[in-house]
Amino acid sequence: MSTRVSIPVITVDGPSGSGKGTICRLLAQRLGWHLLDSGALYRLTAVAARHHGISLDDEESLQVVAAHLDVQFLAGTTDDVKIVLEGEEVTDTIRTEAVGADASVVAAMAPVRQALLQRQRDFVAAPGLIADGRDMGTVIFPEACLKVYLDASAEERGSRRYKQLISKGLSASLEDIVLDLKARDARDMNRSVSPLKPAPDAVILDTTKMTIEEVLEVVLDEAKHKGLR
Ligand SMILES: Nc1ncnc2c1ncn2[C@@H]1O[C@H](COP(=O)(O)OP(=O)(O)OP(=O)(O)O)[C@@H](O)[C@H]1O
Ligand SMILES: Nc1ccn([C@H]2C[C@H](O)[C@@H](COP(=O)(O)O)O2)c(=O)n1
Repeated sequence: MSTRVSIPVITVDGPSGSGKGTICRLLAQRLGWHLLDSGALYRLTAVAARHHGISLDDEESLQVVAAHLDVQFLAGTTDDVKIVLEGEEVTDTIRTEAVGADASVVAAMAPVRQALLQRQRDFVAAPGLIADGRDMGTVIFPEACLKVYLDASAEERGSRRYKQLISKGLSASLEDIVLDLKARDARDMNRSVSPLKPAPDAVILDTTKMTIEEVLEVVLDEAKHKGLR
């Protein structure tokens, strides 16, 4: 494995809406580390496939799309990364619920995951990496210094997503969101390759009744115990 072991990695895995992205961005800001949003790579693969008229059951073509993703993450702050796919800005496009559902389908394919594996490991850079995903602690960075698994009830995650969409001026049905989250959980947890699950050495946090600040403090404390800050 070609992970650069001397550079520290903190992995944050968990189901959709558990707060991974939020906590990872805050951690990256507080520690001054780099950030890998691995879900974006699966979302980009799904969007690129749609652009090229490739069906989401065509594993062979999807593997080629994933292996040759022409993507740039144009960094501003960790809160303000512009994503450009094949020359077109897709920062907002890839965040829709429809693209999330497509991403969950392509992410279940072993050849797609294999095609994205080294690209994810290449994000490791000094002084450290915060890696957000589903298999960061189990498959991509098994030697990470700290592994966190965030969880929350489907109802709480649905309510968070609902508020997020409403705040963006989008219409949404809470009931549909919870149903969609449960379907996505089932796909992500029951697939045969790299299923979503906590690494055996992960710190598991049920954030259902925790604020973002409380979650961040617990994770920063864990990092402190590991001598990472
Ligand atoms: N502990 C929390 N309490 C309340 N709201 C939260 C908490 N954590 C995150 N949120 C909010 O929930 C929404 C979803 O969070 P976020 O996008 O970080 O989840 P995620 O796990 O990265 O989801 P996905 O995997 O689908 O990208 C955001 O609006 C965020 O502000
Ligand atoms: N390491 C990862 C990251 C993401 N996925 C899948 C799971 C989701 O259904 C989809 C989109 O992820 P999100 O942006 O919502 O975090 O991609 C995965 O299988 N492995």
